[in-house]
Amino acid sequence: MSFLGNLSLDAIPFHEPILVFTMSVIAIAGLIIAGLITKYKKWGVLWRDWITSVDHKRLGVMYILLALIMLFRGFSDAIMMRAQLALATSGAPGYLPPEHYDQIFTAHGVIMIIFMAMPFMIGLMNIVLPLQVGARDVAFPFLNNLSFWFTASGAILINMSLVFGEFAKTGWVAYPPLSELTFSPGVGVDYYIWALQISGLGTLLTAVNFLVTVFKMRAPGMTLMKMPIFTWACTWANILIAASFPILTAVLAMLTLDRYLDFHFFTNAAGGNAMMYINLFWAWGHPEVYILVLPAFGIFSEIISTFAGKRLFGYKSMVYASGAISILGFIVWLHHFFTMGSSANVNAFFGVMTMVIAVPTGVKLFNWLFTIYRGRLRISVPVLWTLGFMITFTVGGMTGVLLAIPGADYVLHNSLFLIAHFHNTIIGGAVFGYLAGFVFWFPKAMGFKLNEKWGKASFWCWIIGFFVAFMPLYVLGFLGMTRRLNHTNNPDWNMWLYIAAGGAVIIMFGIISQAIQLFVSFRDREALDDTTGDPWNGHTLEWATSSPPQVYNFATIPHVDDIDAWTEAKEKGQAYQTKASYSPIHMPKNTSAGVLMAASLTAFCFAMIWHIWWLAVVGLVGGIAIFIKRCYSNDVDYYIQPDEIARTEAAYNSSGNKELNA
Ligand code: HEA
Ligand code: HEM
Ligand SMILES: [Cu+2]
Repeated sequence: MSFLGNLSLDAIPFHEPILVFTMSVIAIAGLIIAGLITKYKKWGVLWRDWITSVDHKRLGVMYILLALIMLFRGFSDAIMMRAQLALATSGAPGYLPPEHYDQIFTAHGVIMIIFMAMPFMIGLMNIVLPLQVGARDVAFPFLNNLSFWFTASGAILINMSLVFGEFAKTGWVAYPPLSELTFSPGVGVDYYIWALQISGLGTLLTAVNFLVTVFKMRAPGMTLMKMPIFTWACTWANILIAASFPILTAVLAMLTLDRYLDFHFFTNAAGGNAMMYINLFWAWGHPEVYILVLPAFGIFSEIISTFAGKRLFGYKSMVYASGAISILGFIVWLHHFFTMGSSANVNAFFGVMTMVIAVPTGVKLFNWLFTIYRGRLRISVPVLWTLGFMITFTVGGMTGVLLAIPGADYVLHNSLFLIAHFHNTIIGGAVFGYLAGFVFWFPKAMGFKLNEKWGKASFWCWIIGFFVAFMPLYVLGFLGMTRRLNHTNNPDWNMWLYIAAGGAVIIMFGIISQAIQLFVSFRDREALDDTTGDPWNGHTLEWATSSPPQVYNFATIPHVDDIDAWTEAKEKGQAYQTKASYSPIHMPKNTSAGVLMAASLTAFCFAMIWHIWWLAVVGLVGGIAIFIKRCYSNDVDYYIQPDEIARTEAAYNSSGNKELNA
């Protein structure tokens, strides 16, 4: 065993032209960005105001930036797969050899779910939730920063696998025995284990943080049943995270013990059982898909009621429906392995329970329709995403119900029908929701609106591209094509594979439009400036502050008597009032402890992957030491004095919302 464990120059894939190209692009882009930061002397700002920030709004922005970068990475993988399957027909080998292709679909699945969708959702929650409940920050601001860096650590590790070694070839579910050392002797599965483990810890801490925030820090008067609907949706998702992520932590720990210390949790030898893994994985994995989609449902609720100019129809039934989905979501996991030997009765129970979820989901859809009914819906970009979602997600949900019939699932399990089902719900439900929320809350976080024209272009490319790319997969599923194929040899499938590849290209134009939208909006930010803090005539408290809000969010904590607290304040003429005097505001100080601790633990994970034991000890001890030091630090907070608040508020009131005050 050498100084660098198993790591050597051979681990860098110089023989793979595609990877060498990718590495060069990343290196050049990295150098350009570093050069620009140096040229404009922004390193200090970056460190002081962002990397070490404990402000939930800035952390939210960083989460979303991470999600957008990972969307780019995950989509690059996707389009490479679609290109491979369009080229490798009739027995042709295509351009991606199997061992590379297998890493790509695994990385695509993991990146899209864990490092794109989750950070996007958590980013929006960070920006919006504390504002919606009228709080000055989350309950544990330092922990919030730490959670972000744990998530980023996982993303860094998974991207390091591009350069050093390889990624898992097991699919995103990493079932044993394939993921055991015997069948996956390389470092791929180890990257998988440590990237998921550290980011999962970050997610769990976030859920605890936001649950405490919601239960302990709501503005006076805001009872639970007066909480904004997005906050409720996130709260259900956080309950799901708190209940399910520990299962992921445990199952990954067991796989770690199997791989590193020759335990036998999941091998038939010495009394282990692979089904144990499969049960535990889905006991986390199924709730996970509702963790992704429930906050998106909340976003649609906010958007539909805001742009219909009405109160949300059936607020209470929305809250209870989300609760029902959350609870039911915990007793359906077995539908992912109907074909793996359970009795007919067990399958029937899990099948029926799965179908029951269609009921509360249907309640939600009808509530959204009733909210539109007799309202005057303003067709803006967020509304387009919402309408697109309502159509697309219904299709995906229906095919889910079809899969929930065990008999049908025997035919369709692991076929492209399944792949079509879940892209249909994840893209049509979760991703459309986040993109809607992105446009909706962008002005709040950044202070200016996004360009409408490019926003619309992006929406139309995404939705058309989605149907062109994924409807053929339903057909292919019925024609018998299974998932994770590297090449095909059935001429009947060719046409559908070509169409699907075309669809992915249309989605690519959607993503390009989004990049252009960001660019032109930033260029025209003066014209798009949101001076009012309330660009859409919103209902809830996040619109009661400036865009972007001050660090302390609210100079005086509002009192709440209604679900639509901000609508009520506007109607009663209580909005935009400058107070005569303020009390000092207690705020948390920024700290480098989070990023340093995460960096140290990233080194620990990397060392574990490569068996560099001395570095593992240094990384782990370093991480714990930084944490202990932070626990004993008294330099963690400060007060903003009333005169400073008065100055800030007066400046905002005179420049910002002056039209409204007049
Ligand atoms: C956001 C993600 C998301 C969501 C919301 C869902 C929602 C649902 N899913 Fe899906 N699913 C996934 C993501 C998701 N799924 C993923 C990632 C996988 C596979 C992973 C893998 O193997 O790699 C999967 C796999 C999967 C399977 C396993 C299939 C197999 O492996 O062979 C099954 C089987 O029952 C299933 C069922 C359902 C059902 C019934 C719903 C329901 O919640 C849908 C409810 C919604 C509606 C029904 C539409 C709206 C309702 C109405 C308009 C009311 C009227 C309708 C009726 C009365 C029917 N899903
Ligand atoms: C944006 C357009 C997208 C395209 C074109 C696309 C394409 C694909 C393709 C071709 C596969 C492999 C299918 C097979 O096994 O044959 C796949 C798998 C998968 N995708 Fe996507 N995808 C997209 C977006 C997403 C998003 C947004 C998510 C999740 C948030 C996602 C999650 C997954 C998962 C979990 C798998 C399964 C991986 C595995 O088999 O282990 N995809 N996708
Ligand atoms: Cu499921």
